[in-house]
Order: sequence, then structure tokens, then C-alpha cells
Amino acid sequence: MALLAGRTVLLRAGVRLGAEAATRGGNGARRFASHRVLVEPDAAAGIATIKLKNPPVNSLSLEFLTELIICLEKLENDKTFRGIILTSDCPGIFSAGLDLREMCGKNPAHYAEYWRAVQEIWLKLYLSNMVLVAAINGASPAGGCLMALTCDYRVLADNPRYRIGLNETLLGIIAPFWFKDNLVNTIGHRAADRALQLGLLFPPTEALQVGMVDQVVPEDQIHSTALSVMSQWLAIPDHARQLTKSMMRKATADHLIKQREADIQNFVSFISKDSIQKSLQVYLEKLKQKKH
Ligand SMILES: CCCCC/C=C\C/C=C\CC/C=C/CC(=O)SCCNC(=O)CCNC(=O)[C@H](O)C(C)(C)COP(=O)(O)OP(=O)(O)OC[C@H]1O[C@@H](n2cnc3c(N)ncnc32)[C@H](O)[C@@H]1OP(=O)(O)O
Repeated sequence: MALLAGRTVLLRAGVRLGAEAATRGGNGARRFASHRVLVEPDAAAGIATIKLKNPPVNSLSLEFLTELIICLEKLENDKTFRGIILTSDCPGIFSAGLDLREMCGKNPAHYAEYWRAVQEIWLKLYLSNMVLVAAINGASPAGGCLMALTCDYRVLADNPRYRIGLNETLLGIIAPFWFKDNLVNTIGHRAADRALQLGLLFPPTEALQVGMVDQVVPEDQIHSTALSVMSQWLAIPDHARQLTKSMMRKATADHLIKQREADIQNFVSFISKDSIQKSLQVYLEKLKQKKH
């Protein structure tokens, strides 16, 4: 049943997809992978595990986002799958969030195209008919946290280095209203107000306390826990769960859908400001110098 999905990918035609391959897995399910998005299907269970593989830090570049969007569309349209486990193939990092290089030193047309892709991945994940479980096996700042927040359930590996949160203000930028809406829906208004203003990145114990994640488990149990959570969610009849999900999420998604173009224009004019470009460059430079 396609209650929420079936949306169109509004991206530049001709964005190159890296060497996509489709083969049959041992259980007969189609296994497809692109350069950066690995899909491990378990057709018998109706579950696909998506592993993000854009080293070193799974930053969400335009190409990576495009591959992910296409992958999600394929899974959404394939009746074999009722659930997705979203995790990372990069050790210690779930995702470093949006790729800062896509937001620095480019032209307005590029910023607009990039932002449309960011909106699209959020809508695809947030409105998916499938059960989405995030198996967060690494650090998860900003856009990485947002991806996890779109999921129905979040399991975080217990490692103090794996901090999660919307830290945009630390970069001198602002989380857009739909990031904020998603966070408020997850942890409530007061906690979100504080977390957003301070750009808080929560270590596992605090993330659990504030409700940013649903469970914290030892790192070696993250996949088995995600599978067991998934089977619990898949025990619910699809139509009932999907209609309920739609009821809970539609207003938040519509908030963005209704003003998508204006949101792109806001982003382009904000990110193009000299002062913002300067802040992002300084932040990127600090990241690079951290090692030396
Ligand atoms: C009123 C009007 C309002 C209008 C508002 C409209 C719109 C809103 C405007 C803007 C909103 C934009 C939203 C942005 C959300 C985001 O996601 S921004 C990205 C935030 N991400 C981060 O802050 C994470 C930064 N990275 C880290 O903290 C660490 O890298 C890490 C993830 C914890 C990993 O640490 P580790 O030590 O393992 O690795 P390194 O730090 O050495 O990094 C390796 C390598 O990767 C590069 N890198 C890291 N993160 C990013 C990134 N996000 N983008 C691009 N590149 C990244 C890093 O520079 C290193 O590179 P190298 O030195 O060349 O190897």
C-alpha cells in the first residue's frame, strides 16, 4: 500500500550514479549497491539493511544523497521489503551530516540544487511506508542526527565518542524549521529549545535521557538489537501501522512540502552571505587542522 510514498525525485537529470550493480543474493532477493550505498537484503524477513559508505565520515554530498534517494525509491517500490535498518559502514561515524564543501564557495544554482536534495532525502525517509530503524554505530552530528530522527526507532552504540545532536549553531548556521519540527516531535519543545540554541551533541547516556534515542546498547549488539526491534514493529499489520504513521507525521511533512521553494530560496540567500561563508570556511579549516 502506498500511503505516503510514491513521491517524485526532483533532482537535476544526469547526476551521475556511481557504478550501480544489481545482482541476486543467496535468498533470491535482488541485491543492489552503488558506490556509496550498500544494501543487504533479507527477503525472507522482508528487511533491507542500508549501510552508508562514503568515507571518511559519510558526509552527505550531492552525489551521495542522490544515490541514497534512488536506493530508497527502489526499496519503497519493492513489495519484498517492509523494513529498513539504516546504519554505517564507516567505523566510528554514522554520518558527519551535510557536506560542508557543498555549502562553501559554490554558486546559487548549486546551493539550490543541493538543498532540494537535502529536502528530498528528509521527505523520503520521514514519509516512508516502511519501518525504519536507525542502528547508530558512530558519531551523528547535524544532518547525521536528522537522518536518524526520521526513523521510527533509534538504537545507539554505547561509546562516549558517538555523540548525536543538531549542532548547527556551533557552526554559526541555523537548523531550518523542518529540522526543528522533527526534533521537537522527538524530544519535546523545552528540550529541543535548549538543544538547538546550544548546539548540543549528546553522548549516549544523555541522548537516552533526553529521548533523542530509544535504546543504548553495547556496540557488538547493535545489529542484533535493531533486528529484534524490527521484528516487533513488523508484527503490526502494515495498513494499521502505516495509517498511524501518516497521521502522526503528515502535518510536519506538509509544513515543508507547502513551502518547499521558499525554503530553498531562504537557504540560498542565507548560505550565500559573506559572513556565513566565512564561518563555514573557518569551521572546515578547524576540522582539517585538528589532526596536526
Ligand atoms: C532567518 C533565516 C534562516 C534561514 C535558514 C535557512 C536555512 C538554514 C541554513 C543552513 C542550514 C544548513 C544545515 C546544515 C546541517 C549540517 O549537517 S552541517 C554539517 C555539520 N557537521 C559537523 O559539524 C560535523 C563535523 N565533523 C566532525 O565533527 C568530525 O569530522 C567527526 C564527524 C566527529 C569525525 O571526526 P574524525 O576525527 O573521525 O574525523 P575528522 O574530523 O578528522 O574528519 C575527517 C575528514 O572529513 C572532513 N569532514 C568532517 N566533517 C565534514 C563535513 N560535514 N563535511 C565535509 N567534510 C567533513 C574533515 O574536514 C576531514 O577532512 P580532511 O582533513 O581533508 O581529511
